[in-house]
This record gives sequence, structure tokens and C-alpha cells, in this order.
Amino acid sequence: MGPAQQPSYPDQVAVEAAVARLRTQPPLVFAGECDELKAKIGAVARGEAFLLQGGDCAETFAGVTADNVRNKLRVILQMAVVLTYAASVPVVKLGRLAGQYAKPRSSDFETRDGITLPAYRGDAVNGYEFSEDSRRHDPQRLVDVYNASAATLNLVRAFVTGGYADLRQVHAWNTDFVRESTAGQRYEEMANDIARALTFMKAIGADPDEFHRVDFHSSHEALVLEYEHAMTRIDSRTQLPYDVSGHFVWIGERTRQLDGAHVEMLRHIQNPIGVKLGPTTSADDALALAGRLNPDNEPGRLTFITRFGAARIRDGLPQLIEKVTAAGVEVAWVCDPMHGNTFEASSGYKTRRFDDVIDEVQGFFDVHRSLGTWPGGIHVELTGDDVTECVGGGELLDEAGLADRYESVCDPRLNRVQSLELAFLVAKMLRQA
Ligand SMILES: O=C[C@H](O)[C@H](O)COP(=O)(O)O
Ligand SMILES: C=C(OP(=O)(O)O)C(=O)O
Ligand SMILES: [Mn+2]
Repeated sequence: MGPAQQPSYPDQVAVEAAVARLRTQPPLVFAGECDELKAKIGAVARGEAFLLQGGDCAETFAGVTADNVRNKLRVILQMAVVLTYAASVPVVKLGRLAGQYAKPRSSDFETRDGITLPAYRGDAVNGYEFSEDSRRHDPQRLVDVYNASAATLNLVRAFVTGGYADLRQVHAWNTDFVRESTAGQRYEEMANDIARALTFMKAIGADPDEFHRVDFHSSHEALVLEYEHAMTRIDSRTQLPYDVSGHFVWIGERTRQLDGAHVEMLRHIQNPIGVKLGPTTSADDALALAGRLNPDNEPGRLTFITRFGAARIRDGLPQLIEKVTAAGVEVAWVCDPMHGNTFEASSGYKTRRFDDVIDEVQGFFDVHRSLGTWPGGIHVELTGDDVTECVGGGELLDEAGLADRYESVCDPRLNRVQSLELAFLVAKMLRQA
């Protein structure tokens, strides 16, 4: 059997041309930046920091606009401020962006009104539009992924170093519709406190550079092997291979086979990496993955992103953590409270209940607390816009409301208010941890 979840390209010559083009492109990230992130995730593994990883389920080429990128960054910055301030824990900020264009699917095909076509596998592979032409797998899209990622990352770098992410802007991030929400008002009060503290620090002569810029890194699922291979380069400092398409890459629930091509690829790169672990993962599976992917037990190298579902996390997670901890394995534990909680609404929309998301995070914190281990972070699908994709939350979105503004091309994301609500709830859990 070949590698799981790969495109099937009709024209091998076109694949080679795309790969050749990618190989000549400059890296999107530097190996040294990957090392810095690895050190930060090492702090997460030690219980000294908390990881906030968030962004779209699937980015789209059409979504590479200044507004869209800024809105996503802004909600992540707001969430990070809430977590840092309300829980007094350093937050490692990791975007699920600038490369998150390829999707694994449960089915290879999609049928609408009696017509069956290849499933949409992300803009990296084919088009969302339901036509034969658009759904054909096209390797030129891998070059488009590179360009879209470069544009996104360039803008993100400008925002985080150029003043937009300055902590003194903490009020300015709380704009638009979010301001009117309960979470937005709560944020406003917190921003007042922070602004006062900053004024005080300035008055006593302290105005550190750290307030002006933030550290922010990129991540995506390493799915299409042609792309990730073409973007893997030998670092001139260390002579070791890094996947320079993003700082952090992970493999998903559907591609984490121990003897599979994705594990093999991740094994060789020096980036910090993640593996999604679903409810069927045994403790021995987790140990075997750690042995294969992090044989030197390097802190920060490996993150386990658990996605059990709210109904299963309290029963399933303890044995995993117990055995991994007993074996002395260095790992950061992160909770993805999204992918185990997806269901189809009667209207046909894929959705998730905000309460299930919260319940899974609470279960994750409860399990870690009872075992004396560190709940290292959350991995969430979110957007900075006012979409209607997940039901519940303070604005009480119901299933009938999903149609109002459902924009995701794959999984339902938390909207900006729901994301901020999540941050306040997680900050409370962190305080208690
Ligand atoms: O994030 C992604 C989805 O969970 C994954 O692509 C599977 O979705 P599907 O079951 O709709 O194919
Ligand atoms: C496909 C995803 O997750 P998982 O591999 O956990 O199903 C995802 O993160 O979008
Ligand atoms: Mn998803």
C-alpha cells in the first residue's frame, strides 16, 4: 500500500515540474527559528509554558487577504493575552496557518444530486467548487501553496514585529462585533488593567522590547509528501534536514501509522513535530511513536495532540499518559477539543457544540491534574470572523443559525467571540491547575 491520503495526479511530468520549481524556492522559515520554537515547546513539556495553536481547518487561496490574516492573528493575540494575564503562564503562540492547505478525508468521493466526484482535499490538491474540472488533482497547486504561504507568513511577520502585536495595542484588538459581546466586555476590563500596568512600568523606566513584538510561529499538517519533501533542506549550520515549509508540522489521525510514509518523513526532519492521537490509540502505540520519532528523547521535539472527543477523554487519556510518563518519555501534551466532537446537523452542516469543546478541554485538565502531569496546551480550529459554524457559546447559536454565515470549506471553526470565550474558560482551568 502506498502512503495514505495522497493526491492521485494524472500527469507525472507535471508533478516533477512542480516539485522542481519548489526545490528552487527559498525557505519559508529558517532552521534556527524551528530550533527556537523547539526550545519553547520544551518549556511546555516541562510544565513552564502553555501552547496556543489555532487557525482554520483548511486555509484557502482566496482567504489570503490582509483582512483575513489580520483577523486570525488578532483573535490569537487576544486569546494569548487572556491566557497569559489571567493565568500568569507564558503562552507559546502557534498559528495553524501559512501552509494549512491539504486535507485528509474519510471518503475519496463526494456525491451531490446523483453526481459523484473526487472529494475536496484542500486547495493544495483540488478546488472546492463541485465540478469535474475543479476536483481534478493538480500538482501546480503545490506551487500555489508555497506562494500563498509566503504571502501569509510575510504579513504575519510584519504584524508581529512591526507594531500591530505591541502589547500597548491590547485595546485596539478588541474591535468590531466582538466588543459588544460579554467576552469582549470582559476582555475590555482586562485590557484596562494591562494598560495601567504598562503605564506604571513606563513611569518607573521599564519599557522592554518584549512589549513591542511577539514570538509567533507557523504550523500545518504535513500531508502531501511531494510538497513536504520538496521543502525539506539541509541546514547549513548543522548539516541536518529541516522541513522549511513551516516551523512546526504534525501528522494526523489518519496518517500516523508506525510503518507509514508520514512517520518516516517526520522522523528525518529536525523541526518540532506533532502527532494527533485519537480514541483508538493504545499506550503502546504512543510509546512506539515516541520511540520512532524522538529516539533521543529531546525535549520539545515531540507533541502529542490528543483528540478523543468529550465523551471519551476521561476514560481513554489516563492510560496513555500514565504509560508514557512511566517510560520517562519527554512529550508536550496538547488537547485538540475539535476533531473528536464533529457531527452533522440535520441541515447537513458539519458542526461542533461549544459545550463539547469546553467539556473535552475540562476533561483534559482533570485527567492531567489527577495524574500530576501538565496540560500543555490547546489546538483549535478558529477564525477571526463572525462565522456561524459551531453551535452554542454565549451567543447561543443554534442549528438553524448555521446557515447564516457558514464559510468553512472543511471543518467548523470557533468564531471570534467563541474563541475569546474559550480563552477565558481555559484561563480559569489553568489557574486551578
Ligand atoms: O480536518 C479535517 C476533517 O476532520 C477531515 O478532513 C475529515 O473530514 P471528513 O470526514 O469530512 O472527510
Ligand atoms: C484532520 C485533522 O485532524 P485529525 O487528523 O486529528 O483528524 C485536522 O486537524 O484538521
Ligand atoms: Mn479539521
